[in-house]
Amino acid sequence: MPSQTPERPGRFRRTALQPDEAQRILIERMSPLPEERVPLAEAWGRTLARSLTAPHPFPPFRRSAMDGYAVRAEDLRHATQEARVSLEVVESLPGGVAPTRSIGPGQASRIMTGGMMPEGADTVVMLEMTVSPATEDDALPVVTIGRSVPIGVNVADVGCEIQEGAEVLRAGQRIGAGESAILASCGNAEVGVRRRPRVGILSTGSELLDVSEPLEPAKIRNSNAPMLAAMVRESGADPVMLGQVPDDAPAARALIDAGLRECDLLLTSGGVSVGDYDVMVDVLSSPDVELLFNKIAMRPGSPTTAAVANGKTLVALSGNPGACFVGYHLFVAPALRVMLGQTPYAENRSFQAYLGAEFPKVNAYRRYIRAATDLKDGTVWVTPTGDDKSSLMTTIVNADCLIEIPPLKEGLAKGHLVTAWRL
Ligand SMILES: Nc1nc2c(c(=O)[nH]1)N[C@H]1C(S)=C(S)[C@@H](COP(=O)(O)OP(=O)(O)OC[C@H]3O[C@@H](n4cnc5c(N)ncnc54)[C@H](O)[C@@H]3O)O[C@H]1N2
Ligand code: MOO
Ligand SMILES: [Mg+2]
Repeated sequence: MPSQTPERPGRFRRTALQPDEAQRILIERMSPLPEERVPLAEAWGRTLARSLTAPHPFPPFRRSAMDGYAVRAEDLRHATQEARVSLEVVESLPGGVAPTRSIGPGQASRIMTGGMMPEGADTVVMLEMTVSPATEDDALPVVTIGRSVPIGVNVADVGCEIQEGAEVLRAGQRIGAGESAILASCGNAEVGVRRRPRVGILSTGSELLDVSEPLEPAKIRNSNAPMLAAMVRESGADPVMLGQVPDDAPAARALIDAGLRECDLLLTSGGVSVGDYDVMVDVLSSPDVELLFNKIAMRPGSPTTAAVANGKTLVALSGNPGACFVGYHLFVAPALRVMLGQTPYAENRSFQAYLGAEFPKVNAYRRYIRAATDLKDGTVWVTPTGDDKSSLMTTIVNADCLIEIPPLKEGLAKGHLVTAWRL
């Protein structure tokens, strides 16, 4: 057991920071990890290390948007059902075949969707618009058309989607479906991405059993470690499971030192409050540890602590599952975004919504309530997923946002406009 010195500064005497101030202090310590190259097929979910400038226009050639005939609109200007116009078909242009003939007056080329437009043609008439609906294997030397068409229809010009030199993707963008398509079109068989942060997860608590162990009196299974690992993955980082230590400062310190060597960021849970066996308080009061903060004017997660040791950052989250969850989203998620070369907060991360249920508690602290978002009749509602007690984990399950409730002297009625943070 650690030596019990409850009068030690740091256990009781703490200066509470506002959440945004603590976020700022932590974020200032973070910097983007180096770039590495990965095959495009493995780049999903990774973060682009540099912006992508289009090396060529897209589409790179003028192409047809329909199966039909490439024509000169001028030739069809006076065409009607009564005065049909027949054009000589000079060649057939499936996708992938470059034209060899240019289109002169009275001529057309049969062309398929994605086919390269021949010189001289400015418009594509769909197969269905020709008089005798041609079949795919039709190779008529003549096509007859009974209507005029506006110039340029069904033709995609060079660069109409992407101009050469345009910035198409920004550094820090997470690679999803659209990003993958653009990277491929621009010839990136390999992509420069930020190295995935290795995030150590260490649980403290003599009451903790491993998930595989049967229950014993006074013990519970470690649920914070798997919960943190899930959130770390959601953040685009790799969890490194460091196991659990009993409430013993030297044992915790040894595992923390090993974790700091191996990882880019270390997360611990438990032992940060004022209890006799709150081991992280003892570990972090060591003279070689630089404390960034150890109290935040918020609920849950008020004892959330951050420090720098051995040149690496450590966030000591509360042991209470609800507080651990909120502490992760408020402090760890933005820090990991910075390590991935992203802005600390996603655009549109906070939004205004109507409170879906009365919130009767008066509170001296800023609260972050686990809640679920609903769209009803064109308005956005956020409803607490249950009791916001920090010891609860069941209210994490359906939470997709945190409602921020500033310190208030009175509770809030249902329908009150509140700020919420997307998770
Ligand atoms: N006298 C006071 N007591 C407490 C205060 C206070 O200001 N004065 N703060 C309370 C608040 S608020 C919180 S939050 C908790 C913080 O507790 P710790 O971070 O020190 O965490 P522990 O004491 O280790 O554990 C708290 C609770 O969480 C359970 N736990 C811990 N680790 C895990 C885990 N890995 N998986 C699941 N559950 C875990 C643990 O068994 C305890 O029940 O302190 C209040 N006390
Ligand atoms: O501040 Mo403690 O974090 O939940 O309730
Ligand atoms: Mg405690």
